[in-house]
This record gives sequence, structure tokens and C-alpha cells, in this order.
Amino acid sequence: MTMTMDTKEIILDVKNLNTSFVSDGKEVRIVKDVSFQVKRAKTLAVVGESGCGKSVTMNSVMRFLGKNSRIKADNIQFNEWKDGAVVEHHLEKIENNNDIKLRKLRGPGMSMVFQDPMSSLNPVYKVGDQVAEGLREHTGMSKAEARTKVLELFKQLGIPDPESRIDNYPHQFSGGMKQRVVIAIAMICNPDLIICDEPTTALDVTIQAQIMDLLKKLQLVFGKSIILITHNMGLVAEMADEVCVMYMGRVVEFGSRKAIFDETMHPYTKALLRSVPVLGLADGQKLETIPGITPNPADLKGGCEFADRCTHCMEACRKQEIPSFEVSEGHMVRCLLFEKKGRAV
Ligand SMILES: Nc1ncnc2c1ncn2[C@@H]1O[C@H](COP(=O)(O)OP(=O)(O)OP(=O)(O)O)[C@@H](O)[C@H]1O
Repeated sequence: MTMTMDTKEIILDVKNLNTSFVSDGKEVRIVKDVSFQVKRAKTLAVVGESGCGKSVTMNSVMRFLGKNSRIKADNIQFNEWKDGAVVEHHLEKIENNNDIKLRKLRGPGMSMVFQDPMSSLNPVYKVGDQVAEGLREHTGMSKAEARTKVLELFKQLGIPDPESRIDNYPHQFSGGMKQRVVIAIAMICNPDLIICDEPTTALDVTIQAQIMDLLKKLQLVFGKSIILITHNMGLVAEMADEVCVMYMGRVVEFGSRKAIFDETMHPYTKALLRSVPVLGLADGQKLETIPGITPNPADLKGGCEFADRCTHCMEACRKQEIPSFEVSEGHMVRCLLFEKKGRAV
């Protein structure tokens, strides 16, 4: 991506992120030259079929990956807004997942809401204590002060009867309420950037809508930036300012919500939009499946990863790594069909 960066406007700038995993002595590339930017107080949705590397990308930024991972990037820049000025953090330079600088940022700078509330909560601790833990670690606050903060947040998040619920254990909460606790854990240190990895898949539709409304409200009131990883294109249409479409570890298209929905370019994005119900289009929208199967990352031969499933595939698509072309300002597409329409970036 060639956009010049305004550190006030851009909260996270990722350039050429590559992540691979080593197993049985073999290194498999999972995330390939991924670049994207997240604007302050805006929502970036990251979409793509299961296994395309959405979670690995975000876990690479947060450094939540295990010892068998190799992370390299030209830039992973987090621009913290502190006392009226921007402080730049270059996370690509950090070598250790437990680096003190990183630990200081996780929580107050950026935090993650995980897919499954069950696995993020510890069954043997009271929910209030689990939420307070991060706050106490980062601020050294007393137990009583932290409890007051947790109560405030529970109220904001619409957890009923917080004074008694704060001392409950996770199993005493419903799925939707558990998810709110997980959001509380992510929010308690007041992060500027919240990464939500499918925060609502385990929930029924009404609760999903409530949780999403809640996130949107936090964004409007407190200027939070959000990265939303999701399969739900309806949610993307409703929530996203910008959309990053991934296929087999690559960003194949990136643009504003309007660009992605109304000026769709990449054959994969087109197929993806035809394969899922989109709110507003749902009536009378004919759903199609994307032909073929997602290849195994270890079996890829080079060239465009989507070639075998693409109806527009040309000989050249299999012969080279496909560059990304900027077809209009901020709208990037990684496809040779647009070689003449855009500028390689
Ligand atoms: N620790 C790991 N070791 C080896 N391979 C991994 C590891 N974690 C993830 N992968 C592989 O990386 C690929 C991308 O996984 P990832 O979870 O990022 O996909 P995703 O797009 O988030 O999928 P979903 O939408 O299902 O969550 C998959 O092929 C997965 O098997």
C-alpha cells in the first residue's frame, strides 16, 4: 500500500506481514505480504473463508502465537494517542512475545475479544476478578478501586444487576452475558484499538445484534478503532468503514465498504458476495457456492492462490506472484485483470 501515513488518522499500519509455522521441520507460509491500515475511530472488517489467515494475521500483530511461528514484517506500527500527541510503536522490531513494551500496550493500547467466550474465561474465578486483573496489573490499582471500575463497565455493557453479578462465576452467566464479560476484559484498560475475532458467532441473532450495537456505541462515544473479523457480510455492510478481503493468506482486495460492495473487483470477492446472504439483498438474492475447494497452504505452487477456482484465470496468473493494483484511491486489488486499470503498489 502506498498511502502516506498520517499518524493521527491511522492507528495501525501493517506492511508486508509474513507469518509461517514450522512443523515436522517444514515451514508453511500462512500470511503472505499482508498490508492494511486501520483508521482511528473507524471499523475495518476482515473477511474471507475459514482458514484464510484472518486470525493468524491479528494474532501476529498482538503476538499471541506459539513458538512454532515465524513473524516478519516491514512495518507493524501502532500509533498511540497519548496526552494530545502520537507515540509511534514499532512492533515489527519486537522479538519476544513477552516483551515489556508489548505487554504495556496490550490492554491500554490494543486488545482482543476472542471467538469463544468459554475459552477466554477461567471457570474457577469470579467474573469480576477476571475483569479486574488486567486493570490492576496495568495501573497497580487497589482491589476496591478496580471493583468500582469493573462495576461501571458492567453497567455500560448492559450487564443487569452488576453489584451481585460481579461475584458470579462464568457458568452462572448466559452466552450473551459471558460474551459481555469477555468484552469487559478487553475494554477495562480503555484500549484505543479493539480487535474482535468473530465476537458473536456463538450467540443467537438478537444477542449478536445487541453486542454489535454496543461496540458501535463505544466507537461513537469513545472514538474506539475496531477490527472486526467475521464471516457475516451483513454485519460488514452494517459496521465496516473499510473492508479487507483475504484469500489463502493474502489480502486480495481492500477498500471502503462502498468500493467492496458496489465496485467489487476481485473474482474472489465477487464469488464471496454471491455466496453469502447480504442484508438488504437477502430477499431474492440467489446464493451460489464458490466452485472448488480451498487448497492446503502447504500444497500451493505459486502464482495466484485463487487460480484453480477462478473463472477468469489466464496463463499469466499461474506464472508469477500477483502484485496489488490501486484501482482508485485506497481501493486495492490483487488480480491481473486490473493490471491496466491500476497502478502496482
Ligand atoms: N499454531 C499453528 N500452527 C500451524 N498452523 C496453524 C496454526 N494456527 C493456524 N494455523 C493454520 O493457519 C491457517 C489460517 O488459520 P486462521 O485461524 O488464521 O484462519 P481464519 O481465516 O481465521 O479461519 P476462521 O474463519 O475459521 O477462524 C489454517 O490453515 C490453520 O490451520
